[in-house]
Amino acid sequence: MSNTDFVLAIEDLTVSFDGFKAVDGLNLYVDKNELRVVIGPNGAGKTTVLDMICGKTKATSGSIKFKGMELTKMAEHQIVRAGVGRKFQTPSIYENLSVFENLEISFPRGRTVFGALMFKRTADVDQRIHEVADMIYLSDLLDKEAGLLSHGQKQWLEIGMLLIQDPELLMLDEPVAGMSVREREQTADLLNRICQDRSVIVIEHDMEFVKRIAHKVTVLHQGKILSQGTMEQVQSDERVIEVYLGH
Ligand SMILES: Nc1ncnc2c1ncn2[C@@H]1O[C@H](COP(=O)(O)OP(=O)(O)OP(=O)(O)O)[C@@H](O)[C@H]1O
Repeated sequence: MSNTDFVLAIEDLTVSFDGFKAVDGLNLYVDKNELRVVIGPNGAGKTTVLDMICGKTKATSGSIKFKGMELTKMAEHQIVRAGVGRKFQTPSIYENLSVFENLEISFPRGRTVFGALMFKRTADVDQRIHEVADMIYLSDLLDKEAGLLSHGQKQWLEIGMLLIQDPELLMLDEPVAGMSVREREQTADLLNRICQDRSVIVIEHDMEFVKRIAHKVTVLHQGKILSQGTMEQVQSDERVIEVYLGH
């Protein structure tokens, strides 16, 4: 199989910070419609890998191919336009705008000059906003000011703001941190639906949640892959228990 058969093919990826290799010769391949979870102890390099995929951190060496495009040579905004969406841990929603307006402003056409509030609302934009709001459990709250949503609902709204851009690869850093048990279950259902038509990479520490969503789990340790496979496989891997799960 050539590496263009994967949505994402990372090969021999390394980044050094003052000589310290936070990611060290990483190879990682993600399939179409795959939901991959990356786990590992603090400082393993998980966030740094996502930072390199979205262009926030430049690789020292190696390759990141997304649908055959070399991302290491592209700027952050070009990577977004190519179809890679990234959600950070803290929600970056517009608190003073309604749920509807937050989704509208994220629609690709309005992305440039803050123009989403000005451009004529077309039926297809409207329909897409309603579809996404339905997916993220906010269809009854479209008129609510985003700042008044619960913590979990804010996280879902931010996922919705990414979905409205229709990325082929969506990356989420600890999406259920601070959520209630019920919100975690709903987020698992949401991610299982999201990956039906795109690939998803999730960094997560909550193993109950990982079990519910992961197609495959990659365990990072000191910038390298320690283990990889199904949740059952990595859970029973002695090395993983020693450095991570046993703690
Ligand atoms: N810009 C940077 N400059 C220097 N060191 C950095 C930089 N970014 C990350 N590091 C270091 O690289 C290592 C990996 O960090 P990273 O945040 O990727 O780990 P992580 O696996 O996401 O951990 P956590 O679970 O705590 O979020 C850490 O030792 C961190 O201090």
